[in-house]
Amino acid sequence: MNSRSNTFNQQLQSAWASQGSMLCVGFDPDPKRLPPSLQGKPEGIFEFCREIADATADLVCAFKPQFAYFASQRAEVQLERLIRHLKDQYPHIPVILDSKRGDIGSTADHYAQEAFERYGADAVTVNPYMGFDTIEPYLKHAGKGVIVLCRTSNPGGSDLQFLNVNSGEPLYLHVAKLAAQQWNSSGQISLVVGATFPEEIAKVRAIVGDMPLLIPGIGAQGGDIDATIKAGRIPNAPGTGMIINSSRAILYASAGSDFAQAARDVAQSTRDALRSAASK
Ligand SMILES: O=c1ccn([C@@H]2O[C@H](COP(=O)(O)O)[C@@H](O)[C@H]2O)c(=O)[nH]1
Repeated sequence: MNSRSNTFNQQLQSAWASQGSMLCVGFDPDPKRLPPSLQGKPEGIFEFCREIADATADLVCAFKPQFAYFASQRAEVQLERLIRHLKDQYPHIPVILDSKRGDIGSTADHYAQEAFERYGADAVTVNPYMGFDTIEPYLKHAGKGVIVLCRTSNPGGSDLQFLNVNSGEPLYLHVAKLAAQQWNSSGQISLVVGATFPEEIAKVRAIVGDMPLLIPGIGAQGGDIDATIKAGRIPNAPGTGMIINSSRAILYASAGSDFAQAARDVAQSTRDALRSAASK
């Protein structure tokens, strides 16, 4: 990282302002759902994601490829190519690699190299379950974003994240405090909080101040946009503070040859709904 203006947080601040959007388009390319013209093609996954990226780039504050969808298809080289395309064509839009890594420090060193050096991502999602020494290797990559799972969007997240620790405080709030205080001396940390749990978004926001929140769960998972924005907003800074992801609802808006235009239409209406909620 050469200058502070290139940090993930700076990129995000610029993208919120210049794009006027808190929408993040997620790339979860399921081979069974690609349009017929791309199914079975050697670079079909890359072509699908590239067309959607090109159709939506003016509508987003971030892109988020989900690692498993590429790795399961032996398509890591297509992921590298996609991120290179995003960085070349849209250098002002940060790229979050969603790989939810978590392992002992010596291994985490390699996961960090994978995300930031091999793939060239600006930020990566990580699992805090194994503690701070497993997060530190990512923080050694100055300026890169480290996005820690806090209150995930899935129903089963409550199995552990709602367990009471520290005199009745739920685990996810304990994670929010660690992330905002002890762990964040370099300012690189953000949190994942699901749109499916707006009450919890509000509790996390109250703890973490203006820390960016990655919020998946609108669209296919049914999270409510108005409730999400109300819960996650930063007072006096509307239109900032949240990276609100939608993947399947945008990617698979049409199963036909018009998939990129259909993706754009859904991305635009989602961006507009986020904007309108933020202006209330
Ligand atoms: O708590 C979490 C953390 C990550 N995700 C990821 O976000 C997208 C959501 O996809 P949709 O199609 O918009 O539901 C996906 O890549 C998940 O792995 C999440 O959903 N919840």
